[in-house]
Amino acid sequence: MSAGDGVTGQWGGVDVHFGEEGGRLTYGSYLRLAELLDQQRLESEPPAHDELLFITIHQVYELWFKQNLHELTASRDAMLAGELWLAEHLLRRVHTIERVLTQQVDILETMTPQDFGEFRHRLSPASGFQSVQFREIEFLSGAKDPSFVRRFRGLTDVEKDRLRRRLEEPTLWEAFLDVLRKGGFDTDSEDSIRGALRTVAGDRSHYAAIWELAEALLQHDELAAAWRARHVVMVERMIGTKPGTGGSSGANYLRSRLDLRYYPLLWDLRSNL
Ligand code: HEM
Ligand SMILES: N[C@@H](CC(=O)c1ccccc1NC=O)C(=O)O
Repeated sequence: MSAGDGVTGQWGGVDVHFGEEGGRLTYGSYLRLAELLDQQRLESEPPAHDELLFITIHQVYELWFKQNLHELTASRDAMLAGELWLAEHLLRRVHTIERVLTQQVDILETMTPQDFGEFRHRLSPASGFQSVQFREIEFLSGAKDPSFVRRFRGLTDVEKDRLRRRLEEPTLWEAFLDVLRKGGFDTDSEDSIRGALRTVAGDRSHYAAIWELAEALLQHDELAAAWRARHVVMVERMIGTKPGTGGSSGANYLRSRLDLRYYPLLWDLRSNL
């Protein structure tokens, strides 16, 4: 076989030549692996062994954040278009990715505090606090907080624009209220929304699509809370009560974020069922 030949074999008695379609696209060129695999640049000198793991984990997070923003945006738009089955289908994919994101913490915890200490001092003032996509997910999900845009240091204009756009566009919760209105419910006040949710929960056979969508939103909220809880315990294991590289009090600040819920009315509903 000469260089450039595809793999030759038999498939159901037919000769096949994998990798020759058009002769241009390869695994590596399609996935842009040369570029992707060249993005891990260590700050430590001499290189700390565990810094590659630290960078890789964060880059994988950001790739999944990008995917989740893609799915959550489409789910929001499906709700606004009245396609409830699609909105729910996409949210279920988001749940699966969110479970992986929480499990990934296990990999990072194979790094000891001593080994983290070899390069941690080089990271300041950078921190996960500056993850634009993480904040975009929070805003899109329903927890819009313009103060984060002000508190961000070192945002590029493109990043600022992305966050401002997320602050302006409808959230998943607003899209869900639109679903309720199209289902004939009044959503003008918090009390009327509570009433609508109780009616839906009390007659699931009639409001099956809306109920399942509400459950999928609650699951998204619960999985986000599970990540925050997992992250703060890992932080205590890694740096104890030290302040964070981002300038916060560290684990104390993160504990103050544990009660955040995207959909408090869906949680309140539980007390009244
Ligand atoms: C050794 C592992 C880690 C440690 C010790 C750590 C520590 C911290 C600390 C102390 C903060 C508070 C901000 C500050 O630095 O002052 C923070 C925030 C944050 N970290 Fe981490 N982190 C770790 C890994 C990760 C990973 C893998 C991610 C995934 C992207 C992540 C995402 C975030 C996010 C999004 C915030 C902001 C949370 C919020 O404002 O609610 N961190 N982290
Ligand atoms: N904030 C962490 C450092 C850290 O974990 C970090 C540093 C730079 C980029 C992302 C990070 N991940 C999460 O905060 C610390 O205080 O140790």
